[in-house]
Formats: sequence, structure tokens, C-alpha cells
Amino acid sequence: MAEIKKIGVFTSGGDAPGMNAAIRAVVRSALYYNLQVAGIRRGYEGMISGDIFNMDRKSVANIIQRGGTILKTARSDQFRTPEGRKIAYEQLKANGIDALVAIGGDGTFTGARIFGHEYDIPVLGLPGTIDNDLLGTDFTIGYDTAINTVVDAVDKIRDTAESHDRLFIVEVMGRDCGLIALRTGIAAGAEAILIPESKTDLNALYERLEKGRKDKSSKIVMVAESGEAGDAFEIGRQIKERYPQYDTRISILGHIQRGGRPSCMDRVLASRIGVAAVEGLLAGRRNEMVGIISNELAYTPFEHAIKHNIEINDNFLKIVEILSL
Ligand SMILES: Nc1ncnc2c1ncn2[C@@H]1O[C@H](COP(=O)(O)OP(=O)(O)O)[C@@H](O)[C@H]1O
Ligand SMILES: O=P(O)(O)OC[C@H]1O[C@](O)(COP(=O)(O)O)[C@@H](O)[C@@H]1O
Ligand SMILES: [Mg+2]
Repeated sequence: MAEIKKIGVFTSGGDAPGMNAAIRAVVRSALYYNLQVAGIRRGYEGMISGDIFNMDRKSVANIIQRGGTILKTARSDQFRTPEGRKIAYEQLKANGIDALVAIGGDGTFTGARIFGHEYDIPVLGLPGTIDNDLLGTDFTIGYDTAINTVVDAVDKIRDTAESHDRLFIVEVMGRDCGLIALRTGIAAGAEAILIPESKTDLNALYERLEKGRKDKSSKIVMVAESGEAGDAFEIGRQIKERYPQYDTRISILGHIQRGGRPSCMDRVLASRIGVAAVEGLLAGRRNEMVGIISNELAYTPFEHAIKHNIEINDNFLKIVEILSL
């Protein structure tokens, strides 16, 4: 195995609060171990176009508290092709990069895995996505900040819902994954939560609404995007049709969930696994995602990390039922 002299770092896919803390951790720990480090802008797009620059300790000063990503991010169709990946590899070689740290989600690691098999370049991944849809880590970078943003927003919605005696359908993000909806629904005291992992039974939702205390002045139904019963507008339409007496409103929280200052938990997670990524590369690891499971560092092969059967704790849904009396 060739000695690593220069690490390339990039962010890819949807941005997530805490990505900057992760970039900082990778850059500073690479320098600590006397390695050179280069930033690659806009993920795989920048790898292909050669948008690559050398970073020093000052390049990452004053960013740990900032949302978004100073390296910018993108979704690259060209990287999905063998031709695009060949150009990417040539650009890395031209810039003297002999190892990579990829900060992103399941898509980014799917690409990294293919790339790592096609070319002799070690790649480690840091889970950066608000969705928390990766195996091999209890939490992804950005999830904690995002769920706190959601809870803050739903608390505000609750104020106006209470004042007007309204029912709100609140839609949160999480492509094919209900983990944002599940936790925030509990934290915000939702009457019901609809997530893609459990069969959406609108009849059960109606029963819950009917059985619920009649003198409740506000009701919140949390809906994860991409559920089988349709989006919040479709569910809202059906509820309005069935319960014309409810004053129903729909709120799609959208991209505010991706922004803002990262929480302390996200900064610490990003810092810990950022250092572990550099140390892992130096120890000869490759094609793995670095995460934390039960407070211990864990390296998980990409193919396992990106598996889409994230287990939902059924007990969480039961808790919502019990507590929504
Ligand atoms: N099958 C694949 N082959 C090669 N590259 C891929 C593949 N799937 C995803 N990628 C790359 O990873 C990028 C980010 O993936 P995406 O799913 O958008 O975000 P995330 O990494 O946050 O899940 C894609 O734009 C693409 O460039
Ligand atoms: O930014 P876009 O293109 O609107 O994408 C929205 C999607 O990105 C996310 O915010 C984050 O997903 P990824 O981290 O996988 O990119 C999803 O929750 C959402 O479905
Ligand atoms: Mg993803």
C-alpha cells in the first residue's frame, strides 16, 4: 500500500449542519499528522472539473459554528458514468491526492464505493446528512441540528394552532426515511406520525383523531415526505373531506431543516469522526464509513452503511399513541 501524503476532502449530496466542523476536523488532523490536505469544491462535480485547492489550518478557522459547507456541495450525474469517474481519478492524480475523505450521505457513499473499487485510492466516508438514513452510526452529522430546528418550528405552529383551534399537518424531510418525523413527533407532542417505514393506515389515523380528547384545541400530525399515503397536501385533502368541521392547515417545513448553526452534539460528532477518518486512512482503512455506535468509534463498509433497511423502533410509535391521549 502506497504511503499517504495528501488527503482530499469534499462534501457531497444534501448539505447538513456540522459539515464544516467535519471539514475542519479532517484538515486540522491531517496537518497534525504532517499530511497535506486539499479541498475539493462541489463534491464529485469539482473532482471532475478539477476545482481543487490546498488547505491549511487557517482555511478552516472560524467555521465550526457555521451551517452549510464552505466546500459547497452538488449532485453530479457525470460521476455516475465510468467516463466521469475516470476524469475524476485523473484530476486527483494531477493534484497529488492519494486518499479521500467523503462527507455525505448514502448516494455519496454509493459513488465512493464504486470509485474505490475501480481505482486504487483509499476512501473513507463521514456520514453527513440530516436524514440519519445510514447504518453504522447512531446519528449522522446534521440530524441533531435538524430535529431541533423542526421541534422549534412545530412549537411555534402549536402556538398558532392552539389559538385558532386548528389541526395542522406538518411535513418534514427525510427522503424515504421517517427518522426525522419519528423523533420530532414525540418531542413536539404530535397526535400522530406518518412515516414510510410503517404502513400508512389512514383509517388508524382517523380513529386516533376521533378517539382523541374532544376538548383538545390543537392537533398536530407529523408526516415524513415520500410516505405511501402521499404528501401533506394529499393527506390534508383527505382529512378536510372527512372532517369538514376541523379547521385544517398544512405546513411544509422544507429547507429550513438543512440550515443553521450546528448543535453541540453535531459539532462533537463531526470532530470525533473527522479525526478518526484521518487516523483510519493512516492505519490502512478504506471503503468504510466512520461512525459512532453507543459512544464508540465504528468503521462500517460502505455497502453495509448504505443498506436501506434502517430499523424503526416500533416502541416510538406506541409512545406517541400512549401520550396523545
Ligand atoms: N450509483 C452511483 N454511482 C456513482 N455515483 C453516485 C451513485 N449514486 C450517487 N452517486 C453520487 O453521489 C452524489 C450524491 O448523492 P445524493 O443521493 O444526491 O446525496 P447524499 O449523498 O446526500 O445521499 C450523486 O449526485 C452522485 O454524483
Ligand atoms: O435539496 P433537494 O434537492 O431539494 O433535496 C431534498 C432532499 O435532501 C434531503 O434534505 C437530504 O438528503 P441527502 O442528505 O440524502 O441529500 C432530504 O431530506 C430531501 O429529500
Ligand atoms: Mg441521501
